Amino acid sequence: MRIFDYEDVQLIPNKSIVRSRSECDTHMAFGDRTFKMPVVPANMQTVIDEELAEKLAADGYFYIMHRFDEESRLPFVQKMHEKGLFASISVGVKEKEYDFVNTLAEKNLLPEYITIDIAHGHSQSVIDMIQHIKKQLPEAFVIAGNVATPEAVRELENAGADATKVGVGPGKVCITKLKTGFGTGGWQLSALRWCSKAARKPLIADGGVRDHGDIAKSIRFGASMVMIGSLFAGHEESPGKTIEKDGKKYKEYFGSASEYQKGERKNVEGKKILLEHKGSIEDTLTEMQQDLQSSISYAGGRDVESIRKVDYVIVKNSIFNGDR
Ligand SMILES: NC(=O)C1=CN([C@@H]2O[C@H](COP(=O)(O)OP(=O)(O)OC[C@H]3O[C@@H](n4cnc5c(N)ncnc54)[C@H](OP(=O)(O)O)[C@@H]3O)[C@@H](O)[C@H]2O)C=CC1
Ligand SMILES: Nc1nc2c(ncn2[C@@H]2O[C@H](COP(=O)(O)O)[C@@H](O)[C@H]2O)c(=O)[nH]1
Repeated sequence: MRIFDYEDVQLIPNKSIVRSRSECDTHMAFGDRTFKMPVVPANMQTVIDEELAEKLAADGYFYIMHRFDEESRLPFVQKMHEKGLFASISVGVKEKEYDFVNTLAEKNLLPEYITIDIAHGHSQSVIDMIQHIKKQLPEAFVIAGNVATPEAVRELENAGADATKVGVGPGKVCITKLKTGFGTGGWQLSALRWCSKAARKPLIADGGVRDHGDIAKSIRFGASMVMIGSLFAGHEESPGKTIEKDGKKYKEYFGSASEYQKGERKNVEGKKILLEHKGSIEDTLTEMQQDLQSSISYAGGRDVESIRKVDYVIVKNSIFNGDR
């Protein structure tokens, strides 16, 4: 297997078939719906909250609410449906999560998307939860993760997952690779490519995206959706705490397996960092969409699918030409 990551790859342009990048369509179907872009903010407490989830859904973007405010999940589903918006929530795999899924079914509250969000998704506990959700809420689109291998993708798909999420350890606030020695950190893009050989259902590339061009690269190597934390965490709308230091504004961004999330130092696999305040998330989404339109035009197409077959070169660590 060839090993490479985002910074090691450049996609090769094809002749453009559009007169303007504005002709390029960035929409992506995922489940029963089509979204403005194949991009979703990470389901982390410093990346998304209910207010932002509502805004994203209303504006045509995919979102996944995090699972760390357990009690608010049921009223959240209710609220989103009352407003005519889709509900997309996360669950874990502990015993009480089975009760939560049962309660949703009893109350006839059907989230359109449910993400099973644990660190080591290639596990019997995730397979059991997929099967439980599919039994209780058969209409829900189930995303399961996170995984790192084609075997894992195959097993979760066979258990009933509608999509799998690939990426163990490439995240900006992740310390899994340092603490455990395991993961896809440093080779996330080739791990995605490897997994895509086995996948028969959509893949979400999760973690390690540092530049907007990495979205096109994720699509090229098999993703249908790209989950992004650090690029979204530093905005005005981001729920992380705003900090002022030497007259400059920053936003806190911490890992879901950090002590700041867990409230204790047990099995810590995440850290906290400060990100420079980036203004409004709307501006970033607009720029991201324009950059993806440009990617599509370089691919020689009119839609996201046209990126999937472009040629590429591996240029180890050289795409920044010494700029960073
Ligand atoms: N994408 C990534 O690379 C990573 C993401 N995370 C994020 O951190 C959050 C917390 O994750 P997680 O700790 O899994 O969630 P939980 O603390 O909810 O743990 C889920 C369950 O899985 C068990 N578990 C956790 N890790 C392992 C493992 N390596 N092998 C077997 N069982 C395990 C836990 O038991 P016990 O705690 O007793 O072991 C618990 O029963 C999630 O949001 C996750 O996405 C965390 C690390 C890596
Ligand atoms: N190993 C850990 N990974 C984590 C933790 N919290 C979140 N994550 C993963 O990171 C991505 C976001 O990555 P980014 O590079 O875009 O910032 C997120 O979706 C999770 O999969 C953690 O504590 N440890």
